[in-house]
Amino acid sequence: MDLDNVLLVTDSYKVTHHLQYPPNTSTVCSYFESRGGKFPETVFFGLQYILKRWLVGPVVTKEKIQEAKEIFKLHFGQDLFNEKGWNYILEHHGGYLPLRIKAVPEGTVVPTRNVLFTVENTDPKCYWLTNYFETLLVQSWYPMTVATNSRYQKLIIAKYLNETADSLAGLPFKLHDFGFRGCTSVEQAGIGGAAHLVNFMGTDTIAALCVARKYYGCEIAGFSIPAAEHSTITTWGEDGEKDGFKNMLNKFPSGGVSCVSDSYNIWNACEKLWGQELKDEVMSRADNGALVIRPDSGNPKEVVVKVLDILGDKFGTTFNSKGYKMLPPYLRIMQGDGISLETLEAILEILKQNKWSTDLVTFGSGGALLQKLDRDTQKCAFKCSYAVVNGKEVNVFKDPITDRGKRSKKGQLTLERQNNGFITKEEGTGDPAKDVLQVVFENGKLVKEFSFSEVRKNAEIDLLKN
Ligand SMILES: O=C1OCCC/C1=C\Nc1ccccc1
Repeated sequence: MDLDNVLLVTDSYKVTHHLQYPPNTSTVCSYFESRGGKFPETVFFGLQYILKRWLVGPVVTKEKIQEAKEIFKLHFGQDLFNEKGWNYILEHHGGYLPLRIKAVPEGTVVPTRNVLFTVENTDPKCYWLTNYFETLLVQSWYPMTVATNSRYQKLIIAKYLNETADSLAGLPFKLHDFGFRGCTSVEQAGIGGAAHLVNFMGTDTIAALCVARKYYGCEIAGFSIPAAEHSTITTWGEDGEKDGFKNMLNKFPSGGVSCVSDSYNIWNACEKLWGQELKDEVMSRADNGALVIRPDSGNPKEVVVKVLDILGDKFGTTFNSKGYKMLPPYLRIMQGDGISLETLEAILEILKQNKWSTDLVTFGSGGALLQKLDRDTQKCAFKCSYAVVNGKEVNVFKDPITDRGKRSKKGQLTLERQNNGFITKEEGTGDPAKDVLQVVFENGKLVKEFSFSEVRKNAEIDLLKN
């Protein structure tokens, strides 16, 4: 089975839906929203990847129709596949999908329960096509939710930098992506890693660089520095940890270099190795790029403060313009264990209470950043809101008595700005001239594309406001 046949990228029940709409249905218009959940706002990101990866171009071919026909015959044990419908697309549209997708610009931050994109068929014969791609389009929940969760961590770090650091200049590098290995696939890591890079510039998830390059025209979306892992230290033997550390300083004499230091005893590593035996080599880095000491175990709240206390005692401290302690420019620490939205604030707060500047610490996050999320985190959903049946407009909706929170929006929708927020206008009451939703996809062509720098600009946090 070819996982590149877009006719197969859907749920089985949708294969039979062309038979289920009312006779003479000519238009089906659906929309995507976050019904809300963990975060009051959602960073819209990732639809462009899905469109370019799966829907743009002459994606319907004779071969794909044939393959789908065979598979669905086997899958259902009967002929249910809409062969005529797909052949119609091939013959009348050259294999380009007769759909129109309007979306809010990528990177825009929108309060939940607002329309984020709409999908409608552009050929009345293809009423059944609109919802065929719900399955694929709703997968945009993932990049959106990663970008949102990442953003809320940026807001927290910005607050503490504002309070305890001379400037916010270090903010873009304060949360580093360690999440590649914790993802379920290289594709997911690329998508989620790119979503994190909407807000930050530090990553070890190389797949994210590839997605940003290929789908958002970004030459290099993220950066990293030479760093040790336990094996490159422990292979020197417990008695050789100092030699392993010394080797890191010698092999990477300028620019940042990170050294995981908890293989045996982080306190001894900071006090005796970095703070005494290698002290001169560390100090000789001066302004040439910092040694980043990385603890990787223990309770982060205790470990971060104690590591800073030991290093402060050994290398001295100064006070910055906000009255918080700083280490010399050649020393920083990275806390890449146990970091999530939930733990970050507590760590920053205890740093502050101990009068340490947030400037000194960079955080790494893995599973919590790219994996510990699901579609329910922001309750992302796709529903039909409008149809034309027998030439009559129908404002379509659901409103289950068993869950009023699942009520869907009605009619033709527009997203409009109001004060400094947004409002979704329903039932065609909106003014198309004010619609923030723009046509991004039409009849198989990507008609509006966003560069990664535009996406980042749209998602920028207002450093003064927060
Ligand atoms: O220590 C570091 O300093 C900054 C550069 C990255 C880095 C560590 N990377 C990493 C990646 C995946 C899992 C664990 C760590």
